[in-house]
Amino acid sequence: MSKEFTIEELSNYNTKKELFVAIRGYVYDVTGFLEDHPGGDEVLMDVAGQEATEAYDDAGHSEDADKTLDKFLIGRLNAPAGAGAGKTRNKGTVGSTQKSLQSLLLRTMFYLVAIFVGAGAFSYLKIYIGGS
Ligand code: HEM
Repeated sequence: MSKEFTIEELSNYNTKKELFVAIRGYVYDVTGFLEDHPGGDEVLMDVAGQEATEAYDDAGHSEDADKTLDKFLIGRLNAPAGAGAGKTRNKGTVGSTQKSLQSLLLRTMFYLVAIFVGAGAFSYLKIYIGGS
């Protein structure tokens, strides 16, 4: 994995015989995967020779798909500005930030529920047991 592609070079590989796509700044040769892609060959043809990060992400691929992608890695996209080149391949950081936010939210909800239950039990005891 050493070759650097410009977006122009990449655009030459847009046929079923040679199909390259760029995702998150990396270039993948997915020619051999056309037939095997669970999402069909048409969607791959739609982004053939192009920057396909958005299409790839929008399809909601699994981590397994990311691993499959790794097998086809052939180089880097040398794009001057934007379109996926600056994005990192490491989804992990985003994922773990989201996860820790989620668990914070869950914990907060847990405490709130605990307080409500506690307060409910307290009022119940006060009214029905200690209330005379
Ligand atoms: C270029 C490299 C790509 C690889 C290696 C790849 C790999 C995969 C894999 C392994 C799956 C199975 C489900 C999963 O594990 O997520 C999948 C499903 C799918 N892919 Fe891709 N994909 C690629 C590109 C794309 C693109 C560019 C699109 C569309 C815009 C796309 C659309 C889909 C869709 C719609 C499914 C779901 C199919 C279904 O569940 O019936 N994929 N892909």
